[in-house]
Amino acid sequence: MCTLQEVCEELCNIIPSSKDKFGLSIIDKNLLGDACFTMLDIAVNEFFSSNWPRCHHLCKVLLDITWEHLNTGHWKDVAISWRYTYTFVSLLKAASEYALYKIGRSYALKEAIATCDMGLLMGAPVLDSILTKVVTQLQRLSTQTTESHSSQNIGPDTKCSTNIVTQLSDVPSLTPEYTVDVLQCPSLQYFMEHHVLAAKPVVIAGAMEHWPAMDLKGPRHWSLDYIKTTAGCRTVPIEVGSKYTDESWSQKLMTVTDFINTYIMDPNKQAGVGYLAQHQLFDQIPELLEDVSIPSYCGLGECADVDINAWFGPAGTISPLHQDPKHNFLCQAVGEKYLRLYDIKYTPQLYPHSGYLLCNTSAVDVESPDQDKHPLFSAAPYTECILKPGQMLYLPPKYWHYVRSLSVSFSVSFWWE
Ligand SMILES: O=C(O)CCC(=O)C(=O)O
Ligand SMILES: [Fe+2]
Repeated sequence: MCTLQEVCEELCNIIPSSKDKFGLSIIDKNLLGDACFTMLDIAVNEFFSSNWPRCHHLCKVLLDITWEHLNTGHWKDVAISWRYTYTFVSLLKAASEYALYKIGRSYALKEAIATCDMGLLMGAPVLDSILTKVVTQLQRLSTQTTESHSSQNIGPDTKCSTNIVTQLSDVPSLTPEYTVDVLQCPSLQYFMEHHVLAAKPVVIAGAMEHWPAMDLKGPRHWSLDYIKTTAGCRTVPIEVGSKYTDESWSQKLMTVTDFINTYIMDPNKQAGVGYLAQHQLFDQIPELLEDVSIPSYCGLGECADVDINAWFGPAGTISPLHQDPKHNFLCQAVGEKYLRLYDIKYTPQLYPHSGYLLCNTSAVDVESPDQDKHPLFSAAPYTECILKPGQMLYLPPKYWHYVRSLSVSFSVSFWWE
């Protein structure tokens, strides 16, 4: 029988070489229970004995059991040991799929990649973020395989044809007195005094020109081809429905390529509006981090912790009026978005939902308010803007914002404290 080293040479530098280096001790055995922990222990033994079909089978059973625990009660109350378990089992399953793929016994690379992504989405990092390393390597191997098999390599000249079409639709007319100021690369000190300390939003232009994602002629420009090549086979969460406060709103997991084909390219919008919203895509695919740059204004140059989220979708995505706890730079890389902003002092006129989960979201339909239900809303003063590619909007903590995309759009938000 082949050993892991022989079959999975490409993963050997990443995956521990023996069971004792596997680090299962971070899992609380009592919490998992004897039966479950023993099954996990056997799966690891089978893996290191190169019995991949058996390991794979046990992993499927274990993932089902763990899934139940991850989906019971509130996410924040799920014990971390269940999330560690989900990660370990996803790692074993993905590596077994890769081994079985290598010896020609079913499974494709894309299945191993999808297994890793599920682990990344639902689990908690173990062994120095091993799943991110494994999936990055699998994706590299997958790209090499596709490139060597494909007669239609994506070269620079085929790229233009799939630059993202950003035709605008339903563009609102702005009232000049209400529009947010636009500044061309202000100094840090000016930004600090007039916007951070004054808690006043501002649009900054000219500060994203060095982003590889924005460089039309560069190899990392965010065309659809580029996004498909870099992220196409990766599984991401998609919000389906016009806005998250609607009854019919749901979330599903799909690959970036399926998302683009179904929700970005289909002009008839038969599938409704799909939105890759508030997703930590740059943690999942660190390669994409090279395409963007943390604004130097974040943390006023001394960047502390920054949460980076991707917002990628067609025209017509709506983020209802809401507030977030941190400072934010919403950076527009592709397409345009309409934003309506309300100062925190007008909160009583914005009708926040009652209840813990939605208390930071207004019940008002901003562009078509119901005068009877929300009579105070229309008198609430606001500012607004259309954010264009290359512009970033600064939002102070808790500043209310409503966002509607006017075209296919890709924004990156940077939340900082
Ligand atoms: O772009 C959007 O749809 C919403 C962005 C947002 O709410 C944020 O960055 O906090
Ligand atoms: Fe927000």
